[in-house]
Amino acid sequence: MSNKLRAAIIGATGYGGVELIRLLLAHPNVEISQVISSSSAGTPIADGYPHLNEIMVGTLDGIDVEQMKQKSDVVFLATPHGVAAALAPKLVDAGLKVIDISGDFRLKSGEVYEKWYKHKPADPAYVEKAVYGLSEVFGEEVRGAEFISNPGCFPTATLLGLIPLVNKGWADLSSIIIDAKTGVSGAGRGLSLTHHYSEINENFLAYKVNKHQHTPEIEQALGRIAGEDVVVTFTTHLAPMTRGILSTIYVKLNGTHTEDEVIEMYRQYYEGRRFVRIRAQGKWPATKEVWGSNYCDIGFSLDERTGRLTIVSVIDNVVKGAAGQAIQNLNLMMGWEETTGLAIFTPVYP
Ligand SMILES: NC(=O)C1=CN([C@@H]2O[C@H](COP(=O)(O)OP(=O)(O)OC[C@H]3O[C@@H](n4cnc5c(N)ncnc54)[C@H](OP(=O)(O)O)[C@@H]3O)[C@@H](O)[C@H]2O)C=CC1
Ligand SMILES: CC(=O)N[C@@H](CCC(=O)OP(=O)(O)O)C(=O)O
Repeated sequence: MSNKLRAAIIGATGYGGVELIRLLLAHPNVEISQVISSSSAGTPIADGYPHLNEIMVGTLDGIDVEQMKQKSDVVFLATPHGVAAALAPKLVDAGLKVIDISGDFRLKSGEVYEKWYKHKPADPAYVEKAVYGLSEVFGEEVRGAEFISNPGCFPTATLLGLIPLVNKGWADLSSIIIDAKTGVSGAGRGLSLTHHYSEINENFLAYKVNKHQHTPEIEQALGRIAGEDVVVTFTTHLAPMTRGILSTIYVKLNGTHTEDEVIEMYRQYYEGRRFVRIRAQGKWPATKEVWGSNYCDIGFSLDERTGRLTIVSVIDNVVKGAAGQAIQNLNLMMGWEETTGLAIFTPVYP
């Protein structure tokens, strides 16, 4: 019998789920024990994803907590908002390790969750239990945790780009503007008019302006670091590409600091954290430079005329923004090296 950790994926037929399959197939300590679907139980996963033919010969199971308890040790939830709120507590109570990549357990206030997500919030006792898995920042809490709430894709890129500055007290907290762009896969595999080829090809648009559900998540994490309430202006844009997030952050500095000092401070903050790469002066990261990998690359420019720092942070939304970060969290939960099974994914170029 294999002594690998047995992983189940609920929502395996979606983009987050199928990316978990791709990455977990390369993980030396994990075997995929179940791929689970609420709508296609009994059919092979490769029916919907022919690229998995002869690579992943799995048949989809239905959602059955007792069965998961028998067949799996850890469950990834890659389901639409609202599903994990009801399901994750049952999995936690069954003694399973749980990693939720939806937004259901990220916000500590049920009222704030309901306002931004328009869903009924999860039981507060379980929201309290869920550890926010931004591991480069809150890694000590992630180590050994049993229940992880994986950060959102935009918050991952944005927070990794901002937190060292806020932590150091160098950011004027009243001045933060975040201008973020995403590829279409961020919206999942479901069909919609906005994501229809002829609507998004040769197009570029802002959406959910001042209404994006990731706004309170960014504010909550920055508030924890700053020790005071922080509000931000956050605008999301849809770009005609499949994968990638590029978050451009504008912030005024407190005090006088040079660009070199900023870069050195970020390098120290992320020292030893393999997946965050700080660019040298004048070197801007692009989404293609992290495509298919778990890296977050960050570049800077300080405008001495305005006293404003521009930070550009890029990730692959499906990897570092979802499945890759979830596996990084699993590694820390299990006491493994955080790069296990992930470092082999060099960005795909061109
Ligand atoms: N795509 C991305 O870049 C990112 C996504 N996320 C989050 O991850 C989650 C999944 O996103 P994504 O994979 O893109 O979405 P998809 O729409 O591609 O997939 C979601 C899957 O959930 C399953 N599902 C739908 N309804 C239910 C239900 N009632 N109960 C159980 N399962 C259900 C569906 O599979 P089936 O019908 O087979 O059950 C579907 O394939 C979302 O919460 C999303 O916000 C987070 C970060 C980044
Ligand atoms: C293109 C697109 O629509 N992207 C989604 C990204 C949200 C997402 O992926 O979900 P989480 O909230 O779980 O991170 C959006 O902007 O709502």
